[in-house]
Amino acid sequence: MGKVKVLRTQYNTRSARRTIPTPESSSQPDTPEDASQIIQQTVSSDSTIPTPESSAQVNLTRETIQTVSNVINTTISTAISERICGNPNCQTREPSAWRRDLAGTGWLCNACGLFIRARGFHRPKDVCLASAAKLQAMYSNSQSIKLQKSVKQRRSQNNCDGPDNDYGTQPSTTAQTTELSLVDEDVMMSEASTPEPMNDASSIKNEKRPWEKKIYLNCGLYSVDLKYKDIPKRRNKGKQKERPTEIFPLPIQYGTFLMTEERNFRLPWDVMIAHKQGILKRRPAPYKKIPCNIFIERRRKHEKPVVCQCILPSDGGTGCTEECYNRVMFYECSLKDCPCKDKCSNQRFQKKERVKELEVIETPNKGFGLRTKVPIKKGQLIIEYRGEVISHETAMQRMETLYKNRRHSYFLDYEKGEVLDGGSRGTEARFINHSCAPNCHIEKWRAPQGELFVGVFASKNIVARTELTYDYNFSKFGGAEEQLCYCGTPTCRGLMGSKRGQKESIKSIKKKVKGAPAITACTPLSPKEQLVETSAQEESIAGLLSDGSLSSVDSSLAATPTESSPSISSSTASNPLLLAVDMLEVDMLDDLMEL
Ligand SMILES: C[S@@+](CC[C@H](N)C(=O)[O-])C[C@H]1O[C@@H](n2cnc3c(N)ncnc32)[C@H](O)[C@@H]1O
Repeated sequence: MGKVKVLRTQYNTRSARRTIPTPESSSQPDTPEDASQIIQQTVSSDSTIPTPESSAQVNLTRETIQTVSNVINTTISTAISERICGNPNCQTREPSAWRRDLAGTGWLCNACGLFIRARGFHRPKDVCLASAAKLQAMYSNSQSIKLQKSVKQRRSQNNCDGPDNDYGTQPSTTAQTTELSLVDEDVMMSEASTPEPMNDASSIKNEKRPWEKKIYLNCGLYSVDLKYKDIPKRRNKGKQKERPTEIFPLPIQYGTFLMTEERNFRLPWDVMIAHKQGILKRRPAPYKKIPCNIFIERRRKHEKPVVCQCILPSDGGTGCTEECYNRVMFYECSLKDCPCKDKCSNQRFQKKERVKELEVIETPNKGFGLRTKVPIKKGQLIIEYRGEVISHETAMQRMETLYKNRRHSYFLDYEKGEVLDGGSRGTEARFINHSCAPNCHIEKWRAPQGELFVGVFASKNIVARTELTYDYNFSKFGGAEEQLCYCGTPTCRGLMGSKRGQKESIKSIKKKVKGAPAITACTPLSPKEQLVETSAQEESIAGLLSDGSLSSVDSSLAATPTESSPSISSSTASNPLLLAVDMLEVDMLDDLMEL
């Protein structure tokens, strides 16, 4: 159908047009046979009126018609037979449309025709191949229909044969152009169904197709799961290929994804068994280890060191022993100025002479605890208790905000009005639990520059793998909540806040605990205090169960006022430096709270 229309265009361009029936005057030939028939009829109709005057003219007309007929027949046969593009680089047989070459005798495909008119030379081979491959790819799936539609639309709007018209394509009438464009479309449709054979198509096969949607990454490069999560699956693609997920380590945001996305999982066998047997190790909440105390609200003291009068031993032994004036005063000798120099034995905190073989363990009722892996001798410095030095007011604030939901308290009395807070920064000493019959005690030694060292010392010889404990001797701030003691020793006082020798009825304990914020600070007893054993204390524990529960407390526990025991006064009086470990008066603290 389309090719016959091409013929009609050829009629219009011939000189013999007037002798050939036009579509207006006669029926339009649909096939080459029809065209021949029309010509024969014309010839025969002319021959029905032979006159002697016009016989020569008739012969001439017949000859002309015969020639025209031959030309038309040739044209028809050429059009029907397979025409090849005159460009040696192209040689296509089924282009979108045919164009005359520059000489007007041969034929070129539409693209080559436009190209040669624009540039004056033949379309190169690689350009021909590329366009052929592109065409084949474009029309090789359903998307081609959309493209064809858009091409049709564009052409009907512009009424032109392509963008190259600016380069001076063959000028034609509107009718011709319309016809050509129609031809063009029809042939394009036929091209869509039977694509042009390609020689080098495979090389362009992997070229990106224009309709393929670009995938934008909404997360890290290697987060495959996340990347493809929101992209809908393609239809009619059969089984989806498995995507690689473990080529690279997963990005950090993958953790968030796992947390938000609930998935079933199985614990490894060994972990499961350990969990069932209750031997699964937990880890304590993180804290920062610090090399010295941190002063939050004031500057560190820088006083002039007090020098002892010891003499450097000539036999090579250690200096500053029991007789050292500084030692007696719980005062460490200066590293620079001590007369015993490097033989001085009164610089344990400064030289960090402590037990290093310690480990954090988990206890049944007390949370984590600390134990030694090696035997420790009596009087040995085990570890320094470090933390942030803060005022009581700040401690109060922290208890209400920072440590509001914490079960454990890490405050330890530092100096009057100040607390050592090991909650977020400190040493392993923060894990040492309370016991009513402890194996350690706290000592406060003054550094040569004036600040305090708070150390845990062995009260007796300690065997390896023993939990380290000291008596907290909690002071309560403003009627603070007291904690039940689970030390499990026969001499347990029931509550961690009960001072040595104190007797409190369970009723009074409950009354105090009610509604009060949990503000407690550990005020350790001096070594001397810890040696004092009162008979009243032994009586008070008689009613307590060995596991520390208070269910069967003896009613003989009489309520006593919370005040410092006489033993403390005596100890502080005997050693002025022990004022540092003196207890905070409850009344004074109550006043403080009101402020
Ligand atoms: C300095 S922390 C000791 C370390 C703590 N167990 C932990 O897990 O981090 C003090 C806290 O331990 C707990 N604790 C210590 N000794 C205890 C005892 N004998 N009975 C019950 N709880 C105890 C209390 O909660 C107390 O506030």
